[in-house]
Amino acid sequence: MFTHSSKNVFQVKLKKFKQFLQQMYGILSDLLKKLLRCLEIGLDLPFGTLLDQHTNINSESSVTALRLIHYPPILFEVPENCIRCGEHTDYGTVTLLFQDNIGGLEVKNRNNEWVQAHPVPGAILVNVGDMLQTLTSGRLVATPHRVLIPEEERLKRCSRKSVAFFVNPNKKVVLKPFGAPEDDKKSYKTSHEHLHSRLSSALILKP
Ligand SMILES: O=C(O)CCC(=O)C(=O)O
Ligand SMILES: [Fe+2]
Repeated sequence: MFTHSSKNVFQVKLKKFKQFLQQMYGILSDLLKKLLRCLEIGLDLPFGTLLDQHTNINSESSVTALRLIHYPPILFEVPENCIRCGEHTDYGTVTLLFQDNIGGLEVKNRNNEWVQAHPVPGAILVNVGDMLQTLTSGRLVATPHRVLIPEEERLKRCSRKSVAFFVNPNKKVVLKPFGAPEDDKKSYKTSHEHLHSRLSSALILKP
């Protein structure tokens, strides 16, 4: 996983790879700014509402991450109902996802039906995450998704690769829905608290 603070991951031998990922991270953060601006327009939010919550994207304190995901080939019989990645929603604002041509990704629509998200060459799939759902009071719904094992034997024996750019607001952003009254006394989680609690329950972090 590549983040702005992932100094320890890259040793000298991987210098070119690191440079490539840094460049990709930079291009994606520029694209993200445009996407956030489009969301502001679509949601009729004042200029900068979302952009201002993501100002740390290129700093050491950012918790946005570019993750390179590898699903190994399936070379043996697997039990029925075995899947590559179980149903979940992503935790942040949005995820920009690149997938190869193996397939298997499914998203759940509002009728609770699974729909195949076929790989489209050159396309980036955008998933809404939990925090954007909270901030927009559910106008944008976090997309449940999962990854299945292909049925076709030939595809099963191939590894699957995807790249996910998990976008999170600055750590200190309070997840108070847009338009909530100024004097609202409710206590809202910060972006950092939400991320920490989701990662802890997914057992990625120790409490
Ligand atoms: O590999 C994929 O296509 C999706 C991965 C995913 O949903 C995730 O890592 O959160
Ligand atoms: Fe996901």
